[in-house]
Amino acid sequence: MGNKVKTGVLLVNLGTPAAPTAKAVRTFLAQFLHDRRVVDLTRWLWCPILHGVILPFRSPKVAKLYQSVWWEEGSPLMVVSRRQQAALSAALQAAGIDMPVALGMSYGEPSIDSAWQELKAAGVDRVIILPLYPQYSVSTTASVFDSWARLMKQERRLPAFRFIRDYHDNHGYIRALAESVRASWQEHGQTDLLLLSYHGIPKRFENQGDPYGHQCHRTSELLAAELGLEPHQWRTTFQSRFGREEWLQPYTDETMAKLPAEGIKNISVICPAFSADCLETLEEISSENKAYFMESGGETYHYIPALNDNPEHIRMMMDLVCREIA
Ligand SMILES: C=CC1=C(C)c2cc3[nH]c(cc4nc(cc5[nH]c(cc1n2)c(C)c5CCC(=O)O)C(CCC(=O)O)=C4C)c(C)c3C=C
Ligand SMILES: [Fe+2]
Ligand SMILES: [Fe+2]
Repeated sequence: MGNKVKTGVLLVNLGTPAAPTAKAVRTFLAQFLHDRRVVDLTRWLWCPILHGVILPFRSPKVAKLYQSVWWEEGSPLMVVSRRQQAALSAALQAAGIDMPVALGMSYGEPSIDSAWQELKAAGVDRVIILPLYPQYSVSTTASVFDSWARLMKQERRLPAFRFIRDYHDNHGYIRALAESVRASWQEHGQTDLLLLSYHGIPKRFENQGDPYGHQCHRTSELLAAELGLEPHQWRTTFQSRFGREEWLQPYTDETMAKLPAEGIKNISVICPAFSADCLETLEEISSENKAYFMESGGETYHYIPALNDNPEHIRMMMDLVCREIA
């Protein structure tokens, strides 16, 4: 028997504050918003705005929003990510595959560094990096790659590695989304419209070559086809604008306020770019945007949860990982 290379999985997501307090949110935002992949303005211009305005004023405001969605066990994004890690690890084990699974976050704890140290301590010499962003964006996926490359600069012996860039059109992903939609319709009845709301990015990023928007539209088309929807039964929008420049359009909040006047009063909303529920789904979509819709004359509004640790989602992760070692 030859020496068998030990493979490990590095699951990555964005990260979240350690506590729903202004101080912890400030620490998180400071790290996040200093990333040049996220905000690419020249530092002469950006640092005074960030330190003088955004961190002091946004942190206490956003901390209140985090308080409104915080769970007993912690920040939803962290709790769900830990569950995903445990479920993927158990699924691999049940299939007789010896592959440790570590969790690293781009910002805050556990860091990507700590996740790599865990894998290294387990004897891993080949890493499959799975950023849990179905659609590639420079602001998310490329930033994960930067962190990995920075880490590898400190290593003399590099592990072999595979980087899963995106899975926006993966059939297991589309099927898992379709299952969630069907489950919601079964519980509440089918609505006039399925709104697919994705986290936005600045339009400028797309002009500079970021394929994110195109991948979002592709995911929507595939999901609509899987569900057999007619064009008037679904729509794609973009949420979570930040700053003053134009972001990908149409905007979710503006669409919500307009739909009832078009005669669309019953909607289901799904957020396919979020692999785990978080502030942007539980507060912005389930609460803030629901209010825009209802105040404008909407009647029923159902948020369809993220794929989180659904067995279908975990199976999809397992397929993505196993494809890399086949
Ligand atoms: C500053 C610009 C931002 C870009 C570009 C951006 C892209 C982007 N983000 C996600 C996923 C998530 N974002 C989340 C929170 C969040 N995002 C921004 C800003 C940008 N995001 C901020 C400032 C925040 C923090 C909250 C706030 O201050 O409003 C989260 C939730 C984290 C949580 O703790 O729950 C996720 C997830 C994607 C997928 C994306 C581009 C494709
Ligand atoms: Fe700074
Ligand atoms: Fe974001």
